Amino acid sequence: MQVLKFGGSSVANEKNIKQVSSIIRNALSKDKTIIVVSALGGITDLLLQAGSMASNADNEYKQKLAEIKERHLETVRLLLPLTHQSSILSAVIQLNNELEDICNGIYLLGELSDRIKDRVASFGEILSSRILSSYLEVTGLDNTWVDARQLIITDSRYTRAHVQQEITEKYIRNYFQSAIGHLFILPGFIASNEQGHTTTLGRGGSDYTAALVGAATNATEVEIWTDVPGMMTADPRLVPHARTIDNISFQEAMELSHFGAKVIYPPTIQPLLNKNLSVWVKNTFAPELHGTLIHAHTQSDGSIIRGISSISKVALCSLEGSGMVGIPGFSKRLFDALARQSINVIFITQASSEHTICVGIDEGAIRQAKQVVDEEFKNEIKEGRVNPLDIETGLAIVALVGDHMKSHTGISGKMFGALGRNGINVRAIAQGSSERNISTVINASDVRKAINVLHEDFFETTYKQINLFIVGTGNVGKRLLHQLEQQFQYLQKHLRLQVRVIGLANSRKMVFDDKGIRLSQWGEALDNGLKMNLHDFIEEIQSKNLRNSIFVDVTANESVSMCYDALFRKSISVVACNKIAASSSLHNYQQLKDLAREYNCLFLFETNVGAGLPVINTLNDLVSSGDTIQTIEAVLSGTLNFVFNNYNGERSFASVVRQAQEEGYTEPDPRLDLSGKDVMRKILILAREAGYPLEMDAISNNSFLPPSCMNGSVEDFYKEMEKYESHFRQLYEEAAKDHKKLKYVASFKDGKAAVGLQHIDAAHNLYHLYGKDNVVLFYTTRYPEQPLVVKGAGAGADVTASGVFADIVRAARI
Ligand SMILES: NC(=O)C1=CN([C@@H]2O[C@H](COP(=O)(O)OP(=O)(O)OC[C@H]3O[C@@H](n4cnc5c(N)ncnc54)[C@H](OP(=O)(O)O)[C@@H]3O)[C@@H](O)[C@H]2O)C=CC1
Ligand SMILES: N[C@@H](CC=O)C(=O)O
Repeated sequence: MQVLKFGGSSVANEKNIKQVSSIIRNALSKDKTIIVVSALGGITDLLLQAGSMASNADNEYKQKLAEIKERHLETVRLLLPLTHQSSILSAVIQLNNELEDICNGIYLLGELSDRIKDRVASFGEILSSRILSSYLEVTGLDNTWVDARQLIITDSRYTRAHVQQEITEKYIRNYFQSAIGHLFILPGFIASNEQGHTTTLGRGGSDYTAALVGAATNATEVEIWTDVPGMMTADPRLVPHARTIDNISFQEAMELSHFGAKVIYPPTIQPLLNKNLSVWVKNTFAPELHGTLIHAHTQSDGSIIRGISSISKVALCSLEGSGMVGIPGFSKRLFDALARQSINVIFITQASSEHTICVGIDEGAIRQAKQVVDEEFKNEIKEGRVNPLDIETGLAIVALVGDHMKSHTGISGKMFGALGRNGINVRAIAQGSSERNISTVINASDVRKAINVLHEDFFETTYKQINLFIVGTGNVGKRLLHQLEQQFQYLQKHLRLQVRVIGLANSRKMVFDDKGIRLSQWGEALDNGLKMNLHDFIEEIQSKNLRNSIFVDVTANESVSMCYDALFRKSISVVACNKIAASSSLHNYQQLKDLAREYNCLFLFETNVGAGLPVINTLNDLVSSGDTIQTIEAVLSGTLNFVFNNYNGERSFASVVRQAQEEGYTEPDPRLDLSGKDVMRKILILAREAGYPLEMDAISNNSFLPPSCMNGSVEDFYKEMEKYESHFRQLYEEAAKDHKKLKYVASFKDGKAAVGLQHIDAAHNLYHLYGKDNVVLFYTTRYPEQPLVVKGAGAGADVTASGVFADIVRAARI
């Protein structure tokens, strides 16, 4: 014997019923079969609405009844050939007439008791099962329609009746032992009490019917056919990559069902568990898929966590006070008070200090909870020994579920680490001693992010999704976007990172795309975007609240750099080639670093010094391994090195500078390079990273640029430099006559930094430095005489973009 149950969506219309019939035909070829069927999708709600309208003297109930009748008549007309419709049509009409009589009675009395509610609701399953039975009959599958009310006996708790197990089991067993035939059709959900009145088993009760029948007949197979592929690792509406769970234990299934994954009605499990029977959850619309097998014993498939689930609209109620410590009975009184109002407690936690008891309840019950608890403890509240009940709303519970958690250390650490890295504040925690479930209460607005982050950490062997927000599409930004596009597959395949650009902006426009901006067409997307507003851009990043978000600053703009702190406070890492923040006041620099640390994210700015060269990382490695930076000697300006390597008086100094700008080495405002300001920023950043609390105004700058060149616009600057050609030529010739080169050198020694133009002879470490290269010599406790040297291209859009790229990957892998 096998039992197959079909849910409301599986029999919602004629097309679906045909699909169901083909599954039944296939099952029948294997064994005797009992089919349990729910009402046509949506009908139970319509029935209850009609009943409630009638009781409120709302004439619209007739409309609802007409709708119910028409749905069933239409289904019959579409399913069956005209020649075979008459008997089932008259049965449907008769049942609808009966329903109408009951509703008319409700209307007249103006009253709808739970008993009558059950009677009204029962029509859904009766109608659907009768239609299915007729259709199967007509298509050659002889079957017997069985009234479940004759077999399933309950108490009289209408709308959620409790099954009398022994007698029910006996009735079912006896009936099917003696029944002739191979195929039986039963309405799910409905039962009767000892007086023969119709009762129902609660919403989702058709699963329960199937379990009762399966257990009583010792069925070889119980199958729940539904509209999802099985139990999923997470709600697929929240986690697009959620996957079907192949195997799950009853206990795990119960935990997941309780916490939101309503694929199977929790009471279903008990009868099956008692008989050690398994149940399949299968998809009616894709029967070839494996589905989920729920069985009595845990079977390890290597995964420790079986699923992640959530409950929304949770309120946290805290009862707190010194008067509670060490006094027995407080929790009992709290729970009794809530129970008196039938308030379901879904979460409990109490710290060992016994100072607070915290319970999670449905948000809809907060008013009653407040009233009843404050009343219960009114004396203690009056005496100041207990505070009035504190209630917080806007919360949700997210839970990890898995039988195997108990034999593994580090699961909660991993869970809280993942939540913390993404700025998700955990308000309360509960873990039962069975260690099958770790539940956290978090803000409702963080649920999507939390479930995705946890899913990624615990299930996705495929990849981690990284969400980038990039500001700046100039020289460096363009190259970065190109590199990201080029490396997309590589990152996914080799680093398991799916890096998407969700937000992009320049000074004029901004655009967002939650699915990721198509990088081959980012220019077009940006052109069609909104007018750029930095405040809105940052707010949008925050409100999107996406996991693994990284902000990338590829501008040279101060306002952009001033947004970092707001992003850190949301645990969003910042990658910047913009040097303004790291070279701003020491206070701001330190505060940003502290914030990033506090909020578990990263502030990365490797490209601030030496573009794509590993200068800051090398320095950090030295420092963190216990070395001390004693002296730094460096050429840190790609632009100035390029200019002095290429200027020999044959063409004007200004034209060489212009070439540096055209080749993408200069700052957007090249005066920052020529004045030495850019080099000052860089040596300042190195000194700070080495642990010295330096300020910009403590750095001496021996600038060679005539002060008037700094006035006006960038074009004025070029014109002004032409006027000083003889000055630049003289600088060159003075060095050249002694066979020396001009190098703009930055140094840091004894806690002091200086930058300026120097004559460098051939024996000097800095002499052989060509093109736009940079070099940094670190003299440290471990490298006292022969410095640790980092050397290579120190400017250029491509190398800088690759340095930014490397920082993005670093931030993505935390
Ligand atoms: N070039 C190099 O070798 C290196 C550069 N860097 C740093 O890289 C950064 C970028 O340099 P580069 O690409 O050459 O500069 P660009 O001037 O070419 O590009 C700057 C980008 O920033 C945008 N922008 C400016 N202000 C704002 C704002 N308020 N809001 C939004 N976007 C803004 C600009 O927008 P729009 O397009 O609308 O003008 C532009 O897209 C600089 O900080 C530089 O110091 C670091 C190391 C090496
Ligand atoms: N303008 C800078 C670029 C890198 O920071 C330079 O010339 O070095």
